[in-house]
Amino acid sequence: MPALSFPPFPDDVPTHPLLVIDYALLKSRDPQEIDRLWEAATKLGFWYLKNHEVTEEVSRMFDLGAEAMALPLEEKLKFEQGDDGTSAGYKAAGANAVDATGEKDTVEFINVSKDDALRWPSHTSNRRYPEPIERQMDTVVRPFVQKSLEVNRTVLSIFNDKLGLPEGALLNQHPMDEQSGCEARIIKNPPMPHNAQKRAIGAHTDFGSLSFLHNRLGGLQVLAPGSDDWQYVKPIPNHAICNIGDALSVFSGGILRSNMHRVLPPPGEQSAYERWSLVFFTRPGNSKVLRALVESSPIIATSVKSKPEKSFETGVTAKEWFARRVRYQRIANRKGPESWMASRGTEANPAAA
Ligand SMILES: O=C(O)CCC(=O)C(=O)O
Ligand SMILES: [Fe+2]
Repeated sequence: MPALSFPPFPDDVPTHPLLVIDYALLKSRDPQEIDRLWEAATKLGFWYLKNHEVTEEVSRMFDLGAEAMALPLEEKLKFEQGDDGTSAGYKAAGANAVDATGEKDTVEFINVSKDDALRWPSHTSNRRYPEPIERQMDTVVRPFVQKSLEVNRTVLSIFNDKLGLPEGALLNQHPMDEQSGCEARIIKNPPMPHNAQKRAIGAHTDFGSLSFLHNRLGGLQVLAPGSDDWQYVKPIPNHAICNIGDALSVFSGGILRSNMHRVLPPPGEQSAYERWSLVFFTRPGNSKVLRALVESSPIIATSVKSKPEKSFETGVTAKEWFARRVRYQRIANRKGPESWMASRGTEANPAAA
């Protein structure tokens, strides 16, 4: 089980404040809270979410993750995600690059597809998962997935209205009954007491629409707009960290910000501890084409016109976008720095897809 007590997050490292958004107020469509969410989502693209009501499910997922990760490496490798751009499954430490030189990442993670979690045992992908995950799919994974979906879909419907889209337009890009890259991810980084700068996950933007992240220890850093310096995001107990990914940035014509972030070992004395994190990623349906929804919203059309240097016509589906990004960050597929470039997202320019 991830350590229940550990040293506090240090107060002498560069830290970026995030707005704290109250999910209870979002649910009741409080106009002021919606304005604060909008500010967070358009300026930085990251915010804390409190009162999300998923705390118990998160804690059970951390326990399950610890049980699954404790299996021998040989066993976990039977469930490896592979090199073809599939995300579901196990990713060993060192399987992904963290930069263009091909330096290796240090995290291992297990991704569970939402479609498998919701339909298990008559799952959709024929993929198998490590035994503890399969055994607790109904009791632990599915409740976490369902509640996370509810939170992210509430946020999507609020963005829909703020973007001036017809009712249901954004949710229609994320149909519940279409297969998608939506997934839960449990991440473990080993203690790194002597290598505080060793990148656990390289700088990236998230591939999908919304990420719902749970951190116990520090290590997550953001590159705030207009800054050249990475700054930590301080974990706050029972507060999720939410962020916008590439797909939502493209759909919105760049109004919603998909911000660069990365993961280092936790700072200060926390570095002597294993770092565990948990994410639920909401991503569009596989067949949805990633492009700005200009015909449906004058607000989005105006934004696209104001950014002539950017292309919001990627020409690819969510499935293709996602597979490309997963595939080219794998060390096994690396030919040179061009492979890293091929794994990039909206920060590089969506037209590069
Ligand atoms: O572990 C974290 O804090 C962030 C993980 C992350 O950025 C990702 O998995 O995309
Ligand atoms: Fe991320």
